[in-house]
Amino acid sequence: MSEPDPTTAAVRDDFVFDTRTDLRPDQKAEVLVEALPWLQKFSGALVVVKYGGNAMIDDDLKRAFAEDMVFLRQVGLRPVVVHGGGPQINAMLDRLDIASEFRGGLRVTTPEAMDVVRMVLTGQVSRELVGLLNAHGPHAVGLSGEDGGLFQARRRSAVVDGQEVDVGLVGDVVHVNPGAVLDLLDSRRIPVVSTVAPDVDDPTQVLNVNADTAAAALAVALGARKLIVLTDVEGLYTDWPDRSSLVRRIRASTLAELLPRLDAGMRPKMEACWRAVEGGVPRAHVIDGRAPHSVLVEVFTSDGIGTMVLPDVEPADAPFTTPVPAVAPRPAPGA
Ligand SMILES: Nc1ncnc2c1ncn2[C@@H]1O[C@H](COP(=O)(O)OP(=O)(O)O)[C@@H](O)[C@H]1O
Ligand SMILES: CC(=O)N[C@@H](CCC(=O)OP(=O)(O)O)C(=O)O
Repeated sequence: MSEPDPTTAAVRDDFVFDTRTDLRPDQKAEVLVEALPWLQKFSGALVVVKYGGNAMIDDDLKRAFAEDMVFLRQVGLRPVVVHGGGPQINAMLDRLDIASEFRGGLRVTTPEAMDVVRMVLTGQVSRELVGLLNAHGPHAVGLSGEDGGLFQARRRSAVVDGQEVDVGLVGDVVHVNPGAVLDLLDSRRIPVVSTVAPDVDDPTQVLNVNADTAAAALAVALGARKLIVLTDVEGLYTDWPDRSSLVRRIRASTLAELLPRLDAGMRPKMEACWRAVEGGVPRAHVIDGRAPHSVLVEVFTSDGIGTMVLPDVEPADAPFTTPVPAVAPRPAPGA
């Protein structure tokens, strides 16, 4: 045995104590045991994860995200990743000196900008993500809405101050053919989806689709058990930026009432969660991608993390009722 690193380990007799975390062995065991009912409940579950925001810029968070996806797959879930890339598209448009603006949360997409969107999403962001996942084994395969006829989109406008505004080559997914994704899942791959899609009215044209809304459409079409949307904030605040208004759980009808009052950044995410739940996805979550391994915390702990959207009425045969925790819930800090 090599000499222990004095900064990370303390030696007593023949034991090596890991001092890198402040968890005692019994606390580590508690974390693992807490995961047991959730591992059982979600065995085989298809989970769509929308990856974007800050978690996609920081290298450590990127690696942690890749570990989470491989972890999910390894313990028998079927993760499908849908990625964004707004900041990366902005950077490339800047480099190429192409002007770009957002109207009502959507990028005004000229034909010139569309070429850049497609190139960055499919040729840069997807490649990097597939590479990070495949550092753990040959798991991930990238595809876009153009591959295998996955998505068809229709041009849409934005609404700004109650007025319809033309945003160019921007679409909403109107049809999903999930065969290509299901084939990959059947061969135990992790599909990584970029959200450019052919125009249903002119299939030679591709459209730029907001990744949150595309993830919701895909989650519905796949009959996913969960949609998880990563972002750069703790969750939904009903009264942004009042930090005391963070919502842990919200029913679909309550969210529908709130949607028109939300700011442009949060609205597509919450609308995506609402659409997913209305479309039969039992749970949709907005979670903080700045917290390392937030997906694992969401899926495998009793308290979860972020904001959870639930249907107004649970189906009678709901496979997602809360399992009896294997350990008693931990008391709140300070309780
Ligand atoms: N009601 C709200 N709850 C939470 N965040 C909000 C709210 N309204 C506006 N925001 C802002 O929206 C941002 C998330 O949107 P955006 O930056 O588009 O995310 P992403 O880059 O993850 O796609 C948050 O960082 C926050 O600043
Ligand atoms: C129409 C529209 O706005 N499309 C987005 C697509 C990428 C995306 O949604 O990325 P994030 O999830 O990182 O925001 C864009 O061009 O930025």
